[in-house]
Amino acid sequence: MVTRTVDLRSDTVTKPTEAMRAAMASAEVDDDVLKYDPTALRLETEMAKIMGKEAALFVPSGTMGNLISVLVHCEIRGSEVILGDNSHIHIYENGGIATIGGVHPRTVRNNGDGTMDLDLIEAAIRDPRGEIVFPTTRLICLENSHANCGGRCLSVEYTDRVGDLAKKHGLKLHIDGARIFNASVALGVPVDRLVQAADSVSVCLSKGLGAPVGSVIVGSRAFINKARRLRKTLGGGMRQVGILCAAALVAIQENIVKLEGDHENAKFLADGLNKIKGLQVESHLIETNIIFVDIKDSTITGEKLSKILEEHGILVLPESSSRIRIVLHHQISATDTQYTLSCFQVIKTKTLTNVVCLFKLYFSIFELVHS
Ligand SMILES: Cc1ncc(COP(=O)(O)O)c(C=O)c1O
Ligand SMILES: C[C@@H](O)[C@H](N)C(=O)O
Repeated sequence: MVTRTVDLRSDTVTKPTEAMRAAMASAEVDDDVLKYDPTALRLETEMAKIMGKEAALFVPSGTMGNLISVLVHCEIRGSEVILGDNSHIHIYENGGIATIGGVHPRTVRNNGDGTMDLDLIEAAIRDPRGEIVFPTTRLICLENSHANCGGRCLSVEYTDRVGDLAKKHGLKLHIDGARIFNASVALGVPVDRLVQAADSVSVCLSKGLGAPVGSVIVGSRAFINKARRLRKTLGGGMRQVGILCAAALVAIQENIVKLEGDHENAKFLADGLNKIKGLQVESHLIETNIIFVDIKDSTITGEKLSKILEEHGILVLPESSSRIRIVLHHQISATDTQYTLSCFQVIKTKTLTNVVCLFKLYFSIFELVHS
């Protein structure tokens, strides 16, 4: 019987803390569509200040934050956005920019570190002389940190150079900043400096910051005014949203400082997993809270490994038949991380047939020692 759960599926799985629940219960609220919810206004003011932008807008999800941002920048029919072929916007958002927004995606290969080569970005920009046949490039999107590239961080120098390229061609720059605070902490660069070159950023409150719901878009006042209207069009205008924003304000106060610990836990776990025969982790490349574990042992698949781990309370997501993903967050302790590593070690040192009884033995000893 599992008495301990170590949930490493994602940093989206965190549960609101007692402080967040208390703040939600006592939140001052009003109608946010009418722009009267005081707690939403407080969060938006706070986030605009932190991110160094003129204004901010609370939205229900990161997907909607990216969708609204792209659609505002590309509001003219026939627009095209340049984005990474391994980016969240391109892969995990149901193609919303095209299916809902009519914006044409033009992908550029993501390098392993989450960047796109500047010369390839520039080559992807449509030549205005071909406007009779070409879509019109209006936007470049970056993702920082980059989820599918293992949480790698885009440097401020690289971001500034993409910003300069965008300006040179009269384009806008949007950053999918679902984990921008992870990048800021890992790089040691203040978050407002890291996104200085961007015209808009979508910041997830519900990832490493640990809020139960929501994201915030930041940008110019004119941009946010358009974003607010589009949010309503998409059904994202909510009424007493201060209940959610109150939790987000607690998350900002309490959890940014914990991100470094998440990264340390990720590094510890990655180093340990990489020492296990049959597993391969590029532990030297771990910068934030995401770990991809490649399985080199053909006797076990990603699905099988995640199933065995799940039977003992460790939740991970299989990425493919030979890869699993592990994501650290503030509700995973160093002890949880050590326990997780031990379980992997037990699985990999024994054949699968007798691992279950070993696990039970190990599990009860672990509980005894740690109770
Ligand atoms: C990099 C990135 N961008 C955007 C999103 C979308 O956020 P949400 O799940 O809140 O729609 C995610 C998902 O968690 C993400 O990992
Ligand atoms: C799966 C993906 O959409 C989500 N953003 C995550 O990282 O868990």
